[in-house]
Amino acid sequence: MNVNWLIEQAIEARQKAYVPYSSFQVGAALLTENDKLYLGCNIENASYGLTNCAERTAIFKAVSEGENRVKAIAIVGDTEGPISPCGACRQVIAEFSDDNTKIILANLNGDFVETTINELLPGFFSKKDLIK
Ligand SMILES: O=c1ccn([C@H]2C[C@H](O)[C@@H](CO)O2)c(=O)[nH]1
Ligand SMILES: [Zn+2]
Repeated sequence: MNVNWLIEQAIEARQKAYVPYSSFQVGAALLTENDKLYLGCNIENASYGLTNCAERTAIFKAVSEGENRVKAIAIVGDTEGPISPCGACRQVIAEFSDDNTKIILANLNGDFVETTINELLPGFFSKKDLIK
């Protein structure tokens, strides 16, 4: 898996962002365990709270096609440092990730970090917490 290639895919996906309210475009590119690629952008709404972030768009596209294990996901925005995903997205990423999932946070200046879900959301709620 080539990190720079996945970031490039996320930058392409970002062009599709629907952002009439914030004008802040975000793109995501996700590679599944079967090496299928899914792209996502943020999609805003006049009812602001209904906005769907780019990374959740990509994940929901993959899951809706039967691909629910993430090998790697790159997220890109025009931020000073690498973008920082919101709490809701961290929890959604957690659902479909494992310790080996590469989470790549990037910006348009070539800065990026590779991290894990445990770093992004320590102690996240998961399936195992539902077992009685
Ligand atoms: O990781 C992030 C951070 C923000 N946004 C979107 C949500 C909203 O449309 C805009 C401003 O918060 O950026 C994402 O899509 N992903
Ligand atoms: Zn989010």
